[in-house]
Amino acid sequence: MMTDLNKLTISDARDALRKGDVTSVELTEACLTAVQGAGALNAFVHDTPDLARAQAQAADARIAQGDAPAMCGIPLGIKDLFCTRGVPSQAASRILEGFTPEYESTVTQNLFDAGAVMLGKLNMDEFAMGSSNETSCYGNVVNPWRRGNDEAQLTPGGSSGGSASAVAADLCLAATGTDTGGSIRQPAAFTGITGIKPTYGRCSRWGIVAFASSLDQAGPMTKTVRDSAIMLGAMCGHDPKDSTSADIPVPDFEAMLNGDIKGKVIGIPKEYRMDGMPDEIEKLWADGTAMLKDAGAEIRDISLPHTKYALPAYYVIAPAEASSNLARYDGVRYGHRAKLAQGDGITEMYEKTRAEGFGHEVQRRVMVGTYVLSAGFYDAYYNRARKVRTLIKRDFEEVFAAGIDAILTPATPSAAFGLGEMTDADPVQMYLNDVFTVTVNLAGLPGIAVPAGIDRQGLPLGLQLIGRPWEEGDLLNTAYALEQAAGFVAKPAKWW
Ligand SMILES: NC(=O)C[C@H](N)C(=O)O
Repeated sequence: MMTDLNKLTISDARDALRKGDVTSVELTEACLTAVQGAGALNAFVHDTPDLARAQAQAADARIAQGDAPAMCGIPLGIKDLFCTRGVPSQAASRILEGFTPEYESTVTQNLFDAGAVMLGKLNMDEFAMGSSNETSCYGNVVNPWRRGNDEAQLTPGGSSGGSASAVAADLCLAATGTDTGGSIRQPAAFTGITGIKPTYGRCSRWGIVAFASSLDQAGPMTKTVRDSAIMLGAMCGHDPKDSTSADIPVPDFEAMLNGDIKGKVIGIPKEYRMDGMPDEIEKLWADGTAMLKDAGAEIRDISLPHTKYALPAYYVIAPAEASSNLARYDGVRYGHRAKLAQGDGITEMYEKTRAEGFGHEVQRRVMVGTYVLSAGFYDAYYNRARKVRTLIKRDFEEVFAAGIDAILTPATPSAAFGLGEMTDADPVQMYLNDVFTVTVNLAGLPGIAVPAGIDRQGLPLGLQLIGRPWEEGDLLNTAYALEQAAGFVAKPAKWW
């Protein structure tokens, strides 16, 4: 009899399901028990055990008939940003209190069509705005990792902090995430798991609560690179309901994993060597470079000259788009509406509802976004940021045209930090977490975070690989080679 079923990877669970060594109902029960026991992580905000059991039974019936796609019977957590039919979907915001969608996001529908099982909805930063999962209306998520024997709790990163924590603590086999400026890759790096943001347009955004529409992308958060390949294949594909979804064939990503990267050219961008970069991050990057070289890749120093403008450009463009997308939350159409005083009119209703419904970080972004889009400042900020975005995209196009196959960088400037450590500081300190990840969103490229080392205090550290557009298969294979070489096997202490 197999034990610790919640600890399985997708690929091992799939093989065991197909062989009849385990059932989806058994896998699902093991995960539900883990979810129940690890409430202190605050990773799940809405459990769906009845739905999970029904989906698991249906998956077992499908497998018995020999119709078993790779995701069939696999228990997942779903980030609260995905609209799920009949299941509360609040984007971790008070303003969406009581919102239960009548429809299913395309990504979750694709997963369910492939037989996946949903255990529940996962915590996140409010509207995906944050890098520590501390802006959620449900409260912060706890990272299952600790610094040595230190009792202090750490953040799992954000915005997909619930997804990262749940996968790292083995509450589910994998989870969905979304990434606007690093929200899959940064929490993956902070929790020792793998997360890929695919090329913009690879996954449909339909039914995912919009933050910054020109940057948002969904992707898998998994225990291994192989699992990311399997799950991404099931999530993506053309969707006529999203005009930015690409009509490009989806290859069998898993079949492309052979670990052979001989002759591949890996670029090391000098602009990512930031002032004051911790020596442990420097070392991780150098070690990762050596691993790829030993695996047969050619290493080349490259320049991406506009990198230093990426973070400011992102923190103009993302709030601008957010201020427009979030205008729909007015107290009339969705969720929360403030109690009104005698004599209040519609303006007071909007103002009070939005003041109560949005948390501070969301309010800050709406204000910044409204400002940079206002008539007098549009050219100085928004238009200039858009031009910078084009230059950043061109930097990448030039290095890829010069023969670079993938780019290696650290995923984050540090290991996971303590809860509360950055929330009291200047918000820019928090934004600096995204310094290595936002370029990828601005350029619409695929990027993957792979756990590759441990710092002195025993915390996981991740490396990022950036690939050519639509070549996720190649990127995953390079990540696979890095994963094999790094041999990261550490796990956090048991949480349930
Ligand atoms: N959504 C993301 O990708 C997270 C990013 N840190 C932000 O706050 O915008």
